[in-house]
Amino acid sequence: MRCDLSLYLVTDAALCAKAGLEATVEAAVKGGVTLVQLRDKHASDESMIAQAQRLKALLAGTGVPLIINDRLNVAVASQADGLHVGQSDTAVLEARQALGPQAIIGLSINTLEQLHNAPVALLDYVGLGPVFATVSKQDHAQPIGFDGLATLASACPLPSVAIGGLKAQHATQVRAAGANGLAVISAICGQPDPYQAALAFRAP
Ligand SMILES: Cc1ncc(COP(=O)(O)OP(=O)(O)O)c(N)n1
Ligand SMILES: Cc1nc(C(=O)O)sc1CCOP(=O)(O)O
Ligand SMILES: [Mg+2]
Repeated sequence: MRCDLSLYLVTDAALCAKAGLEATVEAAVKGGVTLVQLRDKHASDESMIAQAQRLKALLAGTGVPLIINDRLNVAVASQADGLHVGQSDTAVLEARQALGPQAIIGLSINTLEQLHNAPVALLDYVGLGPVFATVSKQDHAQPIGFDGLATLASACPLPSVAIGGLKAQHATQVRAAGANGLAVISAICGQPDPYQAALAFRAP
């Protein structure tokens, strides 16, 4: 596997505003986060590129890759390690052609039909969800629950990460459903102690 999906932190600038995005990411990585996605629906491209470059510098030497949400131009300009796209975002083929064979590219999946239509040869992982309803994504799809997660994970030829409303107490059930890891925003971003919040996801 090209990346470790065990504990995937997706950032939220507003939730991290008090402690600071970099301080939150640094603490969370010390606590066990294995992959970081920079997600900001409101920032300009320029400010997101600058933020990505700061995070890249912070993550250098940790072995934790930096993935960019949605914006292929930001991933290219910041020389990030990869891109995560949804069903309505930049096509995976365009992303792969622009970023090259070494880039980590992920795609969101909510249904078996989306999974069957996914260009698996061009992808490194899929995000399966939302498992539960969440306020962190306004327009999220129908929650799939643990049963839906197990159905998708067992049909999935790629490594997968579960997302949506997940907390540390769900880690065992997520792994039992067959996903390789958990992706979270609010369970780490905006928590009083992001280091402890990440530590809580550790497998027993
Ligand atoms: C790991 C992971 N999985 C799913 C998503 C959701 O992507 P998308 O459907 O494009 O929604 P937005 O995040 O762009 O609102 C994700 N970001 N990360
Ligand atoms: C960014 C995102 N994508 C989802 C999907 O189902 O594709 S759910 C989600 C938000 C996850 O945030 P939290 O951990 O706070 O619930
Ligand atoms: Mg998207």
